[in-house]
Parts: sequence; structure tokens; C-alpha cells
Amino acid sequence: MLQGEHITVRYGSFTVVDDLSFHLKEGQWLMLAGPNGAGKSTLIEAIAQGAPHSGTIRWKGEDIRGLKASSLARKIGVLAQKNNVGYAYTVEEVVGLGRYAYKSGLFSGRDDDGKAAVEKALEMTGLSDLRHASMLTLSGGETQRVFLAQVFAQDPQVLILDEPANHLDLKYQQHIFSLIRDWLKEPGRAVLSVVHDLSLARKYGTHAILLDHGKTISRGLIDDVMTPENLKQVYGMDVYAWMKDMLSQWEK
Ligand SMILES: Nc1ncnc2c1ncn2[C@@H]1O[C@H](COP(=O)(O)OP(=O)(O)OP(=O)(O)O)[C@@H](O)[C@H]1O
Repeated sequence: MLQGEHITVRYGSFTVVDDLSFHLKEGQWLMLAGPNGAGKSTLIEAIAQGAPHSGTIRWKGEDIRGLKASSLARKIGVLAQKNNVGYAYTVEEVVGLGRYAYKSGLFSGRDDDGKAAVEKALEMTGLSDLRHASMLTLSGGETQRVFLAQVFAQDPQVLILDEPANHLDLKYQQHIFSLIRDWLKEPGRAVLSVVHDLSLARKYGTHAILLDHGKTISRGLIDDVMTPENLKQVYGMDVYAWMKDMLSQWEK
């Protein structure tokens, strides 16, 4: 569905993403992992056409640079790493912005499915009771769920999520990740997400890319990528031993 070929992002002489390629196919959940500063968010910005890059990003074979923003927004929904609303918009209004791509054109303003899509997105993310709340009054986790709801309301075919678990408590981490997995069961859908929690990556991912200093260290099926050797190379520590140690705290 979504393919990146030889994507490189440079800021001055600093290469942030170095000749990265990926191919996201229907039904896949591709986890993008790697240490702080590895270039994960920058890759997502490049896909969202927000970071200057070389290389090509294709939607079903077509270079996305040739697509209109509204057309792209119906295909790809992007949750950025940092989201904020500096005004007292309500939760419902911000989620409704996800429908913007459906409102342009000849019958400007009409979006017959919009209300139902917003309603469903509010319900999916547990925000129905907060629909009239001001964005300025929300907690970090509530704010994160509003922007997730906005992406769901957009009804795209591919979700691109930069740290979707950001600010979420354990209950909502489980809820949102299970929700995304259910969302993915519909034909014609795929997910690419940045995750720091490697347990979440392993539990929910089908494929992974491990990045370090902009370079692809490993790419493929999740179990083939998340090996002790690859993780040690990238994180400079015995990740498996650390995970087991953390888990053993609960067995005392
Ligand atoms: N606009 C920019 N100008 C210069 N350097 C930038 C710019 N954007 C990002 N960088 C640098 O590129 C590197 C990669 O940043 P990026 O945000 O993509 O990393 P990341 O893998 O998402 O990290 P994290 O896990 O901390 O979120 C960092 O060293 C960052 O400082």
C-alpha cells in the first residue's frame, strides 16, 4: 500500500534518515523502533510531507507528491509526536477536524458520514463523556486520545502513529493497542507506528524496522528484527536480560 524508496533526510551536513526503504502491505503493523534521536519521527514527518527529503514515497505505486492533500488525507492518517491546541476548542470540535478532507469540493460543507464517524471515534477512544470539555482542561492522556480519535474520524486506510502510547495509562495502552489491532482486521488497512516499549512492539507488531543514527539496522518480520543481537547493537545493552529482570519484580 505504502512504499518508501531510498528516503534520506538531511539537515545541513547532518543525515537524520539515511537511505531508508520500507514496504507496508495490507494487514501489516510495522513497528519503527530505535533509540532517541534515531530518526523515527523525522521519517514520519517525511512520509507526511513535512520534512524535506530525497527518495520516493508511493501510495499503491503512485508518487504521493502528485496527490492533493485532501486525497492523501483520505488514505493516510498521521498522529504526530507532539500535538497541542492552544485555544478552548471542545474535544468534539478537534475530533471533527479529522473530517476536513471530506468537506472540500463542489458540495463544500457537506459530509454526510462525518457526524457518525466523529461519534464512533469518540466512543472508540472513551471520550464520549468529555465531548464538550475544553481542550485546555484535559490531562496528557486525554489529549492524546483526542488526537487518536481525530485520526480515526479521518477514516484513512493507513494509520501512521508516532508513539501512540504517549501519556496513556496502562488501561488505555491496552485499550488503544487492542483497538488498533481490531481496526487493522478490516481488509485494505495497515499501520506504521513508532514505539519505545519493545514489549508492545512484539505483542502487536507483525513487522519492524530497527533504526540507529538514521540507518536501518534490521528490517523484516518482528521476530527476525527484535533479536538479542540486533537490540544489543542498537541500544548498547542486553535488552532481553533487562526485560526479564523487570518482569521478575512481579514474581516476588
Ligand atoms: N528540523 C531539524 N533540524 C535539525 N535537526 C533536527 C531537526 N529535526 C530533527 N533533528 C535531529 O534529528 C535527529 C532525529 O530526530 P527524531 O525526532 O527523528 O528522532 P527520534 O528517533 O524520533 O527520537 P525520539 O525517540 O527521541 O523521539 C535528532 O538528533 C534531532 O535533534
